[in-house]
Amino acid sequence: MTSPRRDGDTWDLASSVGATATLAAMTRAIATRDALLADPFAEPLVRAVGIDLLTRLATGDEPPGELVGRAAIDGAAVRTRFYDGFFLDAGLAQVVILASGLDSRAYRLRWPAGTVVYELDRPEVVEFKTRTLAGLGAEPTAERRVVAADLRDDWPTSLRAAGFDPARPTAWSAEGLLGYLPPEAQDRLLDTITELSAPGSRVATESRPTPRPGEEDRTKQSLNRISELFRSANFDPDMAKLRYFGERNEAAPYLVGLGWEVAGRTVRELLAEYGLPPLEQDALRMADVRYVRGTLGVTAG
Ligand SMILES: C[S@@+](CC[C@H](N)C(=O)[O-])C[C@H]1O[C@@H](n2cnc3c(N)ncnc32)[C@H](O)[C@@H]1O
Repeated sequence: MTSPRRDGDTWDLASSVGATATLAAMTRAIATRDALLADPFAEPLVRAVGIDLLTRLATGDEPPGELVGRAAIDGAAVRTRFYDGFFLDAGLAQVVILASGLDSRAYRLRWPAGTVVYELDRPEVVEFKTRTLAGLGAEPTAERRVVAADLRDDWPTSLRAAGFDPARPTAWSAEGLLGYLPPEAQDRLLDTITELSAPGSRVATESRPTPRPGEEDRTKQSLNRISELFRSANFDPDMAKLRYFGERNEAAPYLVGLGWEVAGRTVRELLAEYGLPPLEQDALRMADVRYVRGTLGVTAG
């Protein structure tokens, strides 16, 4: 099979890269049931997407078993708590959540009064979430502005059109996104975030270590094994085909090169910090992923 990824490809929440947003929300629903998180919107959002297996996993009708290992559930808890903490600590009134997927932060965090949260993702994704959460009677906890755009296109124009002001400091997140962008698009994204950032801006993202020789093949094999398990339960995410592999810059040093002061913690460290056990089976080397926060100083940028 040839790669389903190509320039200009599109998706909804049940297909291609969009399904990874539904998978992420499904793990948050399980982590919420396990009291590791409190994301009350994860389960109803997954249910609304309508992929039977993911709905059953999100509601608990299907036990996570082998399909969703402990690493994925604890990993979701760590990741969500890291980004929640990032935004609350940043305390900035202008927030941009890039590739927001089924993230419900604009509806569940206690944002400071006057905060404007821009949520950017493909039109099919942001429109679905807006419609579904409105149908559930959910109210945003900040002023939420939706930006329906593709990060491979001229998204800054769409962001500005929604009211974004580059002269004000911004808290940016790119969560669970970078591997779904071609390497040069990742660099371009970080360049553009920097260009749009006033001094005092903050950014949070993941920084994967450069793979050791042969590691990408092992990652693909692991993703294929996970996809095979899902496939045998009638859902075919074909995860190895959705990511872009090959050489790419590590996000953290790249941000440093752009003038950001960056601090980070590995998943291994964050698990320990949150009192969660170390990852036992970690074929994807998730424990080595670093969640990083950057601050743009007054003289840089
Ligand atoms: C793994 S999901 C993560 C979603 C969300 N950040 C979370 O952590 O739950 C990847 C998200 O990236 C979005 N995405 C990937 N490539 C994109 C692009 N070129 N433009 C806009 N969104 C993109 C997908 O639509 C999807 O919502």
